[in-house]
Amino acid sequence: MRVTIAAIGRLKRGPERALIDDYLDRFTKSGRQLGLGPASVVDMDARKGGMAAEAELLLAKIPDGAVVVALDERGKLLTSPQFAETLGGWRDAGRRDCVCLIGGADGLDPALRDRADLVISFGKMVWPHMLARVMLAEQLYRAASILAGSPYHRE
Ligand SMILES: C[S@@+](CC[C@H](N)C(=O)[O-])C[C@H]1O[C@@H](n2cnc3c(N)ncnc32)[C@H](O)[C@@H]1O
Repeated sequence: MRVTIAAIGRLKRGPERALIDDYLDRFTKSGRQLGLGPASVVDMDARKGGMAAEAELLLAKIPDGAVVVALDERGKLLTSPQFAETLGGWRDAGRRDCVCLIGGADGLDPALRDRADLVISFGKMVWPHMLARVMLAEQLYRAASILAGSPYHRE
């Protein structure tokens, strides 16, 4: 199952991007034997029209039949093993694509949250989009490690 992080806001070269690239690379490598990956990021410029205009850009990145995960502080709090199990379940159900949506300064349009198969929260605090991306990339790698039974994740 391919995983795409679709995010509003361009991320220039820097420490956050280096971390994201590293975690997604690790996810892609560990995911190979698990039927997960590759993982990639598509980012796009914020739109003057705000959330609704940005929703159009994000919707265009969702292939037919893809699982949609929205990141939002009002979403569901999952443990890392629960996230891993959820990804594994979609893979086992034969889903070919998973697209994870990260909003811009105004957040994600409510229509996208409604469209999502799962809305995930990284806590009630609001994080800047670049940190939300880093956390998601790390959790994807952690999920692959959990599914592979590797010792990266310890409880
Ligand atoms: C700067 S935040 C959006 C701002 C916020 N919704 C608001 O209205 O002020 C940018 C994006 O990062 C992600 N994000 C930020 N905090 C998050 C959290 N606690 N859990 C999950 N995603 C988060 C969401 O995708 C959000 O749309």
